[in-house]
Amino acid sequence: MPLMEGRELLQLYAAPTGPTQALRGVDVTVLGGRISAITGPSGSGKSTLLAVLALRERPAGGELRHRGRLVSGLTRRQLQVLRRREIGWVAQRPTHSLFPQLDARGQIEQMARFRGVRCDADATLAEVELTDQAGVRPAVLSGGEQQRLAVAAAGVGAPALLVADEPTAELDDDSAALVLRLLRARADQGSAVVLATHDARAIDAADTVLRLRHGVLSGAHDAGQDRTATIDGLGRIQLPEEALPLFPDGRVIVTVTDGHVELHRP
Ligand SMILES: Nc1ncnc2c1ncn2[C@@H]1O[C@H](COP(=O)(O)OP(=O)(O)OP(=O)(O)O)[C@@H](O)[C@H]1O
Repeated sequence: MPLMEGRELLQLYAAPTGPTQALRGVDVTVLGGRISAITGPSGSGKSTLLAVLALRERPAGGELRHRGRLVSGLTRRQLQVLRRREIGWVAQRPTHSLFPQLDARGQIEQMARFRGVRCDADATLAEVELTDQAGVRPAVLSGGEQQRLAVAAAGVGAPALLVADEPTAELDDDSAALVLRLLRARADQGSAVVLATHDARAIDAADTVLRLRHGVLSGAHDAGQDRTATIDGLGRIQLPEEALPLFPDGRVIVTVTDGHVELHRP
């Protein structure tokens, strides 16, 4: 069963010119053990979809299920418990998901208490190369260190859902690699990891890529699906679904030239 399943999700925000439709009927399925990247232009609804999936905002319409159970039937208290125990959240500005008064080790320990899990704070900090910063508060850390700490803290105990908004956008390659490695490690432990990102490094690291445009899902594919397809023992290949309308009568002219195969409508 999927961890989260959204059908026809709708989200509206008040704006001076009338309501903005940030999500306009999005279907999405989130599975444990996978990294899903949500991409799309600025304003396309990525952060909104993350907030809805992370149970931080109630959708204005549509159906959202958590482990098959309708989220709209949960009380505020039940939602709060779910968020604390099961959902890791990394805000677009990492300091927004850190406790300002706690040092780096304290962030990890506090998160472990929230989740009711045991966690080796020093080992967790070592995963993102913050061993030397264990006693330092967020305000004193660099932007890259804050981001690495926020991701490490959100991932404590491999929560069922780990959501991060642009977690690598401001990072150099070394820090981005540490963050992506930690996210992969949590996915391998069972977390469903969902990112909003423009960053090719994060998109490459994802198992599934969802593309949003104007609050609508304009495409989704599993990593590599657009690059490789299987040719079976009889030489048959399955075309991607979006190619099928090009050949409405189910017939195709195949030409092989210069190492390329081309398909044309008869
Ligand atoms: N709290 C809010 N109040 C009013 N409008 C909002 C609010 N949050 C988002 N919006 C609007 O909803 C739309 C989608 O915004 P969202 O932040 O989800 O997009 P995004 O794809 O994450 O953009 P970016 O890449 O710039 O972060 C935009 O038109 C935005 O202006």
